[in-house]
Amino acid sequence: MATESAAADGVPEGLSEPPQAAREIFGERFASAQRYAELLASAGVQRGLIGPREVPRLWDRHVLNCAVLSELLPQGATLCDVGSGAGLPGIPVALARPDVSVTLLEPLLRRTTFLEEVVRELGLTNVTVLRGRAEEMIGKVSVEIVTARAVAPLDRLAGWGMPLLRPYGQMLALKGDTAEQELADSRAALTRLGAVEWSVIPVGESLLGAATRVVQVKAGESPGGVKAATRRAKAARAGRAGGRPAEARGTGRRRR
Ligand SMILES: C[S@@+](CC[C@H](N)C(=O)[O-])C[C@H]1O[C@@H](n2cnc3c(N)ncnc32)[C@H](O)[C@@H]1O
Repeated sequence: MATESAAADGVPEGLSEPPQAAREIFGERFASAQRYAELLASAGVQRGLIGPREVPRLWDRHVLNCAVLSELLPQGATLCDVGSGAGLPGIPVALARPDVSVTLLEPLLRRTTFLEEVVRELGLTNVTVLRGRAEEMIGKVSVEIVTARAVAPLDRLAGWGMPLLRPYGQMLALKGDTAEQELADSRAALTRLGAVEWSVIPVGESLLGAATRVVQVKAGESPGGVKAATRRAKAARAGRAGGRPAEARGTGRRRR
């Protein structure tokens, strides 16, 4: 529970004290994680990126619940967080794992503006913010790990995320109680998209008391399937012909 003195010290009203697990997960970057929670609870709420009712449970349900994903990441991995919103799970993962290079992919300007401010304020040198939709990034983003939380049902998410993977990469989707059912419903789509193995992995139980349920989808040699491979090859040819990177191109009309 937030105390009056904490509020007077500049901690946003309603934001709880960080649990002990936060110190263990974030180590040297604990103070940055604390600042991120404060930014979510203040500017994040004011700008409509986080619901006010989420503030008392920001640590458990959002920041730490996302950070424990880092248990599954190989050393020095490249990662794209699709539909990052206010930076979840990408920013907690980047704070917990400075060795991992994180791209926060998000189409809405209001959200990328917030993300850029957070990255600047926290000095996150391992994070890049990229504005756009996942489907526009085939051949432009190529990573070992794609993460996502609360973006789309698994079959649609796989259609967006798998084509961004390198061969033998993996998609990690935070899915909660629907994990098994979504996997069962998505088998055909996953196979078509070049997945060779999938499972539900509980993470973080020893630190948080309750496990975060992660759907892990491993890609084979051609993630995203034949269509994605063709689009990757086209994008590579366009790149060689002097095409500009996605960030530099006009993006047409968008919701803000
Ligand atoms: C419900 S929010 C979840 C945000 C964040 N992942 C979280 O867990 O708090 C879904 C996000 O996905 C983004 N999104 C929707 N369609 C997308 C697409 N095709 N490619 C990338 N992001 C997308 C939205 O702009 C939005 O920020």
